[in-house]
Amino acid sequence: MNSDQPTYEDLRRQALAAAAPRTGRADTAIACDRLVRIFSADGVEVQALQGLELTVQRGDLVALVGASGSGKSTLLNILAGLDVPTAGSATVEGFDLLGMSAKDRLRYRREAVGFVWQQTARNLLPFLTAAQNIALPMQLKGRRGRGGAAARQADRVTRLLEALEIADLADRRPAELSGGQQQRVAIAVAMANDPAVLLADEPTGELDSETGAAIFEAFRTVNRELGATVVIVTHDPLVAGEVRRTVAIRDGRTSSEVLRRTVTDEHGAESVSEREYVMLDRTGRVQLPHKFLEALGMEHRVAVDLAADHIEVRPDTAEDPDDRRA
Ligand SMILES: Nc1ncnc2c1ncn2[C@@H]1O[C@H](COP(=O)(O)OP(=O)(O)OP(=O)(O)O)[C@@H](O)[C@H]1O
Repeated sequence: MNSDQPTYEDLRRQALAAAAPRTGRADTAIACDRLVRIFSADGVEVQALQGLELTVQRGDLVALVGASGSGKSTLLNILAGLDVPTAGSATVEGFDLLGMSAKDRLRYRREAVGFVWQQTARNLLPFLTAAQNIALPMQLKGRRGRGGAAARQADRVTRLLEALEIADLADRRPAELSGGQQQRVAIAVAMANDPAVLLADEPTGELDSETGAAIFEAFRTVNRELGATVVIVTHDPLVAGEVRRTVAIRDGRTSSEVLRRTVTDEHGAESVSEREYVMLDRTGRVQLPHKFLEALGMEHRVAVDLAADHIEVRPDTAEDPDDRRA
């Protein structure tokens, strides 16, 4: 038998490795593996997520972008513990989102994740002041009490008001705050129980661009100073352009990523370098950017060649690549 041929044992090992969930590393905050969510409405099935893969490291600040209907909110609702995926695996800070008991789900939503919605009114109770809104999640968690606990709670409210630069608004009710101020309070509410992960669905969607930029800065503060891993769904190109990592979702799958790095040249001048990546799944499939395929008129079949340190993908001209190089 040819020694290059895989044995039955090799194939079995490969198949088992491909079927097993990817084990999360200690520094992984969010790990989604082949996540599927199917909705059925009036006998029609919609596959909102079709095998989505996403890994977010602790301390990361990630923007999720994608066309309307691509599955962003579906993903965020699953990560928030409000919805359960149909298949796949999803782990956030050690919580298994598919296998949690009802009790763990409640604890997860109260303590492990914070959530900021687009609709400013949905984030806050109208009859409570900003400070009372921020204290409420701590009271619901059961930290209300005498002595030390009450003092710690008051300290946390003060710390959050200061971190989000809204200390002077502590006694105002939501109706007495601007949209941007309401979102700052909403971020403080979401961070009240010191969650490891903060999720936000279009948090700047109802704000003008200047206020939106300031709110985005507030998310950065939370990420940097309070140590939260932050995931923001956004249509806002301004936001997507400012984060280190932007993940694009297309047809219920993560399709590409843009990583940005600040580089300093020999004169000390800083510039931002951008690089686009596509996702490689464990069977070796990649989704090439649509604009690249269009530019070169590639469809159906492409020619691939292995070079020393990369793979070449060319339009299928059915000619021998050696001839072309000659
Ligand atoms: N509860 C539901 N019942 C049936 N279909 C749903 C449900 N929620 C979402 N969908 C469908 O799933 C797909 C993904 O929707 P989702 O809201 O996640 O997209 P999105 O990327 O957040 O869009 P947008 O940017 O417009 O908010 C869409 O086709 C949507 O119609």
